[in-house]
Amino acid sequence: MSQPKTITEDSEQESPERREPDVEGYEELDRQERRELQKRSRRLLGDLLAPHSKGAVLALVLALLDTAAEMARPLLIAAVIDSGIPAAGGGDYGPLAWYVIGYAASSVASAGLTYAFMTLSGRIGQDVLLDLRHRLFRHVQKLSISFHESYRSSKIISRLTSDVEALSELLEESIEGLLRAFLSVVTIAVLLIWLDLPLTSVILLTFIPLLLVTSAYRKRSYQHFRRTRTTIARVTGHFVETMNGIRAVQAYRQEGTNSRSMRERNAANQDATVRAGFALAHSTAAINFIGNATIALVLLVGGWRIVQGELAVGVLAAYVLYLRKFYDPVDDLARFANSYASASAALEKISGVLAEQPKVAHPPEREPLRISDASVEFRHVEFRYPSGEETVLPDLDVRIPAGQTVAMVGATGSGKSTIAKLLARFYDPVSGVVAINGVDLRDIPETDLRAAIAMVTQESFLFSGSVADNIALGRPSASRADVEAAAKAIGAHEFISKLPDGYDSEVNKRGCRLSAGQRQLVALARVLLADPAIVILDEATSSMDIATERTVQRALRTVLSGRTALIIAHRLSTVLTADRVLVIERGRIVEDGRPSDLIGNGDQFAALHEAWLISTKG
Ligand SMILES: Nc1ncnc2c1ncn2[C@@H]1O[C@H](COP(=O)(O)OP(=O)(O)OP(=O)(O)O)[C@@H](O)[C@H]1O
Repeated sequence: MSQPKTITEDSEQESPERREPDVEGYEELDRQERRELQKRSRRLLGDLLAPHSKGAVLALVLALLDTAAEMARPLLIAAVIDSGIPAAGGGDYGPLAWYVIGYAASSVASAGLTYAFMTLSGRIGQDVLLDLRHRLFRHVQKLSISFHESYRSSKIISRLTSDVEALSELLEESIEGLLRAFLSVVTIAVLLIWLDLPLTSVILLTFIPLLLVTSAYRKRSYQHFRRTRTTIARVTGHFVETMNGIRAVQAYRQEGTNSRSMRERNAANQDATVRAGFALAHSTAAINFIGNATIALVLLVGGWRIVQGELAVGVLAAYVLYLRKFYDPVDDLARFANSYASASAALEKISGVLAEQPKVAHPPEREPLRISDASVEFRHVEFRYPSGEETVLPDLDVRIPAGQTVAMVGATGSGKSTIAKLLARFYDPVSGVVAINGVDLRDIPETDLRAAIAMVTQESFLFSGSVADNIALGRPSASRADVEAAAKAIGAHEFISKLPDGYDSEVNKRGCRLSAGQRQLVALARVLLADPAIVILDEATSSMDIATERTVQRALRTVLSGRTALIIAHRLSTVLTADRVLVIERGRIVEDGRPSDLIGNGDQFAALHEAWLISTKG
């Protein structure tokens, strides 16, 4: 039996899944593709860090000084044991005092340098993240509708939240750890050789198991951490989609199915995280064990050499102290590998989104072109969606004179919304031309095109903010008087005045939820204020009471008067007031004429009209 599909808003609307730009199926990529992906991520990281190169150099210098101060201390301890104490025994307290002062000075320097390094590197990390968040948001907003139709919003949320978070861990903690660990390991290795070469050769033997453990761990952790990223993105994705489609979820009683599916995703994430934790536990335990066993070996060999008179006690003490310091950074390096695995998987995804280019290229801005009295033309337009195989519009050829209101009707999937999307230039045709006043849309700068066309969608989208803000969106420079005048002209003033805070009422606040009809009125007032030459209207299908329906119809007439309008019509009253009706069937215009003429000729529209009449009477 097939698994029931979980209902979410996105899964209802989702278009066929295309190959991801961020490639979640990393394992399926060949080497060349992986290399390309890594190169792209590194380029992005380099790009993000470039403006901070001076700060990074300063941070490096601070870390170097801090390491030097820290490394001096075991040497000072050796000096205290081997020369300070014996000298003090002989009555000369000078050397002991100087060594102790040196130790205290190095501790003070370490405190200051650690503070300076951490604040500076933290600042750089935060600046980089801020820049990345801005870039991502700006970029995603500009991408074509075709991108948004195939890349679910929940995925974008994952990019902006958990992926940026993974990078933040790398920048804030791990790079700092890596730098210190690297400097410590190198300095200690040199110091160990300098202190006592024979003892160091004993230690070199223990490097073999150490290298084996860390390299095995790195390989395993890379896979586990990559999986934690993918699985957490699925958890976020499912959560966002469920919340977006919560009405459908509840209406179809999908809570149980969705919860099960959420549990599975959470379990997959838990599994990946636990496995990553196991791998870390293995390697930490192994590194600690190797470290302690090495110290035991050093004590044995060192003790024997002290007895032989070949080594001083203080040197052995310093040696053991360095050795302890040596294994901590090795462990830090292994931890860095974790963050790096997470962050590079995240970077690959983020850089994938940033590498996406808007599919519709706009010509450069010139002198503002005020488009009024716009005629619209589709000249032999052929269109197929980038993600689809079927030709949706085979050869659309129609001209709409300026000021005409055209209603499109037709079965679901016949291509009405697609025609509207082409006029708004969400997509470009495969062949043929869409033109306004004879000018190809591809030659009209974006600002002019957006100023010329207003689109009212079925759901009449309202943004967070006051009712006045939502109307003023049509013309941000509009005064409160302009906003009220537009609302009055539309017939929305009455209901807005009755809201708790009038025009200042927050649209998304509890107790101020607007009905579908009221939302449409606000959206229409916004269009009136924007004063575009062309209106594209996807008429709402939701039912309204007769009074509201009348007000909306009146508002529509006000908005459409003197403008060119293309309406995806769902209401008989709208169709009947249109100047012209286009009946669309499989992307072709099969009837075209005045509503009254089409009713008379007994074809499809006449039948549709008849059905409408019956349904309204019933
Ligand atoms: N983003 C998309 N990607 C791929 N194919 C799409 C996409 N949007 C629509 N289609 C396909 O294009 C065809 C026309 O769809 P369109 O939405 O234009 O029809 P419509 O007449 O507006 O339908 P409705 O009245 O149901 O809104 C359908 O076969 C649909 O499956």
